[in-house]
Amino acid sequence: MKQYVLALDLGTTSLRAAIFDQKAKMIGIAQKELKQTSPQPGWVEHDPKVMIKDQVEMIYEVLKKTKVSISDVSAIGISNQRESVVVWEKRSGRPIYNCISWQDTRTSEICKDLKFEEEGLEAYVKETTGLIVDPYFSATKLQWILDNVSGARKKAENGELLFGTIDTWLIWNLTEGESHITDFTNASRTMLFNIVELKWDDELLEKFNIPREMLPDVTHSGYFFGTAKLAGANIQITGVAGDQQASLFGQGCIEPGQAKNTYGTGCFILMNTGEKIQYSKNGLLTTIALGFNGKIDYALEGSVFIAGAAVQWLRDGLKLIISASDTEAIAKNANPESGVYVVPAFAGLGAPFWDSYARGGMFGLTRETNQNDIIKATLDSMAYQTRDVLQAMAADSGLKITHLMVDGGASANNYLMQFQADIMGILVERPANIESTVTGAAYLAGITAGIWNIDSLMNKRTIDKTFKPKMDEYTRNKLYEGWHNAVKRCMNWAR
Ligand SMILES: Nc1ncnc2c1ncn2[C@@H]1O[C@H](COP(=O)(O)OP(=O)(O)O)[C@@H](O)[C@H]1O
Ligand SMILES: O=P(O)(O)OC[C@H](O)CO
Repeated sequence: MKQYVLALDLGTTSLRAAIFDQKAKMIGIAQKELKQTSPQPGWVEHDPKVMIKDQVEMIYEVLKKTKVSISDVSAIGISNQRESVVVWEKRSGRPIYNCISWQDTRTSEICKDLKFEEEGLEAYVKETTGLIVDPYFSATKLQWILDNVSGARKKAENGELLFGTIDTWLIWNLTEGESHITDFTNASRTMLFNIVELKWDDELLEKFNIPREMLPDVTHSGYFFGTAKLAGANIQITGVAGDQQASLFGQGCIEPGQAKNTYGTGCFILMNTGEKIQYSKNGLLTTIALGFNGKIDYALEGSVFIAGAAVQWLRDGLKLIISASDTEAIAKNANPESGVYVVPAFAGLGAPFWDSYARGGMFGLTRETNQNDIIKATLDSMAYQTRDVLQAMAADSGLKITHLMVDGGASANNYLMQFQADIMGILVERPANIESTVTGAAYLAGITAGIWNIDSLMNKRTIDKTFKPKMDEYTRNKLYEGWHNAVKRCMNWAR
């Protein structure tokens, strides 16, 4: 019997299924865009049933593409967009509300009031969860559903409802309701999980008024999560991690000080800090990097909410481009001295500013400004936001970051990667396989299922291209100063 591993990534913009062969080589991938809706400004939702239907469709598509039979798949690994919330009925499996996305800011006021009214809450949240009080995380989204969907709270208290982040929702569906479970990395993004004691935090459950009965079990990222039932086959799910932690692992960042940036819908920069919990003084999050092989590794994280999503806005909103990849040639040919800045604070600003009332803006426009300048400035904004986070990371960790590993859809953009190296003054390394998220999920599942061992996998990483900084220091600093002037003007806009 052949031993293939199926890895799933239920992301924000798109979902994927990939097959890895016995040598841990990805032999095929199927991908589909995931629809989002915005019923009101600042609200972002997905249809949870469509998420499952499309994910399963991609599983069958990749099996067909690679001509792998489902009975030859030995293990499944799952990675997923984090923080997003689904609540469903235990008996029927019917979601009682749409999936509220991590990008959704409807609970900004709840967070603002909590910070104001509950003295010591922010410090307590930081100490126990490593997070800051922000609508980004699951807690207030779950609270909102319980308070706004008719009859929800009562049903939850009666044990009739289940809560899950997207991994949990997917596992529950794949196992036909047998497993209600999550892993440490996903739990660490809910603002309800104590990352020191590794358990749901009773005090926070009380503060956010969340019934304990609706929460999933929590375990290591390499574990037996349940048996998926697909086309008559029973396949064990043996690896689960939030997408950013999966890509940290897939990039081989298993030693303290190693950092990666994933340029997807947002940018997520994570640095492994080993078994030591390091709290940030500079607006970063402390999170669980991985629970694996019996130990917990922690990470510092800078979450940037809008990155590749701004390129989608150029395509779908402004209709300036036909495809995301068009931006590379356009930016290369645009005027490097246009002085135009785009701050894509469409969903507020994440790390290191944490301002859910910030909104986007364009600055430095003149009569000469053309659409190419706007396209270039949109790409540049991803690099500036990454520098903001890396600077905070260096200050927090005391480590000098000399190079950054990159992955995710927008890391394919050579203009962006060169500008990234230039604006930070460090090396940017892009691996040959930029599908680090599914790779990380596959590695977790394959190692746990006993198909591969960690040492041989970590040696497999090959670099496609290293981008070296070419910009002089004066230009770098001048451009970066302009970025900060622009950011300042966007902050607190929607309050
Ligand atoms: N060549 C490119 N240049 C710039 N942005 C790109 C490019 N290719 C894809 N993107 C952007 O990257 C994002 C898709 O990356 P992906 O890693 O699939 O995201 P996610 O995991 O968040 O669904 C989209 O927002 C898209 O606009
Ligand atoms: O779907 P992605 O890849 O943009 O990742 C979303 C993050 O997990 C949100 O924290």
